Amino acid sequence: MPWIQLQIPADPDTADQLEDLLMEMGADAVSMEDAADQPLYEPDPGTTPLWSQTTVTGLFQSDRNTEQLLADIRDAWHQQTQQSLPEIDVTLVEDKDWERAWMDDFHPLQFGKRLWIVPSWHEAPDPDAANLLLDPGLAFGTGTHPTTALCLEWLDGQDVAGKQVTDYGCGSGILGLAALLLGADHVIGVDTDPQALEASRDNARRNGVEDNRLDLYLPGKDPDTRADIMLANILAQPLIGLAPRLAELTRPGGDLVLSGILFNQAREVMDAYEPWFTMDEPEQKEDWIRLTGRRKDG
Ligand SMILES: C[S@@+](CC[C@H](N)C(=O)[O-])C[C@H]1O[C@@H](n2cnc3c(N)ncnc32)[C@H](O)[C@@H]1O
Repeated sequence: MPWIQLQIPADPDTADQLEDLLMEMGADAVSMEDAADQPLYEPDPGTTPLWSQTTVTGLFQSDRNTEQLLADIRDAWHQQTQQSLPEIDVTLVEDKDWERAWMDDFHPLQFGKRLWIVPSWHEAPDPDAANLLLDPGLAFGTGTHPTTALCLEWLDGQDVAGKQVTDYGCGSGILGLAALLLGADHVIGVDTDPQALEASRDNARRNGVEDNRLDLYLPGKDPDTRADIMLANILAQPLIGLAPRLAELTRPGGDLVLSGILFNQAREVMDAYEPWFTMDEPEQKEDWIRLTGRRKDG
């Protein structure tokens, strides 16, 4: 299936904000190319501000209405910044082109003390660490995004030995598989995207994880198993809607870890979860925050 690729020249000071906006607009992947790698972008004479060579790229499913998507992005950007976006370059790209492009930027990354995420085509820098070999394909989750990093850092700091974990919105399987490598007993992964379930299974096998330690489901088909640890890196609005279901799937005393939430959305998400969970103070990385909490009795 081809993808709609949008490339937007960006001001380096607000490029992160533009990346976040594309995620909120439903991009399946977002990346930023640095100024040094590109020819100078020349704005039309007289236009302000003077955009630099930084480019933000977003990848959207090809069944989206491109004109509507562009209009929505422009409106939302104008509302947030009171500025107009420059010309947006639109191309249709094939899966393989996109995979090759971001693979070049994906290197081994360490999270906390014990955990490394290692692209499947790289050597592990520390063979004695918990090394998760990963090939996300088109599923979200390489560890390079702050929302994933916030969850991996939390996991590295926990004693997960013997625990039952749910990874809701599993993408590449990165969070659930990291939990298994750190000693969790069993993981349930759930995702709306069948390609994510496939990528998670492939990554489990790549890491020698036995099939019976990871069960994967589309939402609505997942069992009512209650988790010791509930991980969900999605986005604020779906997380708010999922609060009753995630509460039902977490055992009393169990941990909740939510990510994919922008700083100014934290209060609304906390309010949605507080009927069932005692929530901690948010933890921030760049524009994103992680919420944690413990399931109350009941
Ligand atoms: C931001 S990615 C996170 C992937 C991975 N867990 C990580 O931390 O990098 C969110 C994932 O949630 C899935 N998703 C979106 N809405 C969902 C929903 N309502 N229920 C389950 N999965 C959902 C998407 O398909 C995507 O794979």
